[in-house]
Amino acid sequence: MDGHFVPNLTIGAPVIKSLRPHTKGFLDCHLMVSNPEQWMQDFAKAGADGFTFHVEAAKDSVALIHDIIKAKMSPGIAVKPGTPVELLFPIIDAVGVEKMGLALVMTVEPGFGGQSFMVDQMSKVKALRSRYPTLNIQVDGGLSLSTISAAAEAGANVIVAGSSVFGAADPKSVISGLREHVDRCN
Ligand SMILES: O=C(CO)[C@@H](O)[C@H](O)COP(=O)(O)O
Repeated sequence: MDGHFVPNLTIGAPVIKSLRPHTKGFLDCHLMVSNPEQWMQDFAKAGADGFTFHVEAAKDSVALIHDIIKAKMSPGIAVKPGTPVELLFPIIDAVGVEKMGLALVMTVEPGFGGQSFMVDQMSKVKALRSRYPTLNIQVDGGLSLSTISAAAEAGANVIVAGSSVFGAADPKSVISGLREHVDRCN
């Protein structure tokens, strides 16, 4: 988050660089920023595994995806709640769905954790799932044990969960519960 594309400011590539030696886990970086092209190489050098940018922010999404792949990261493309998902179709088709790491449907207005899940965004997930049976479809915002069914049944299989996990007395059981719903539907 850059305080420009969204009204909040968070971590950048130096934090990824600091984390990298401590985990083999997939560092999935979602850039809620204007001009994502400016930061792509920094994240690659820092050791990011995935680089997801917003279609609303990129100058040329297809070119950026090719550059992300060249930089040895997995490309993701995201839409805000107000953006039609159909905007993604020609981009994914031009790149080839098998080269995409994921498509991300935001289920809150990006910027802050702790907001309510927007169930109306599930029509976008369904449209993506129906067109691309093998694509990883990520959802982000308001995901919890109460909202996961709607997301998983629509076809989402990559779940970003903040408050419901970090605010839980037993985060492990929440993660397992989220995973069970996804596994059941996929
Ligand atoms: O950064 C964002 C939204 O801008 C999300 O990644 C949220 O932080 C997810 O948090 P919860 O909605 O699960 O609390």
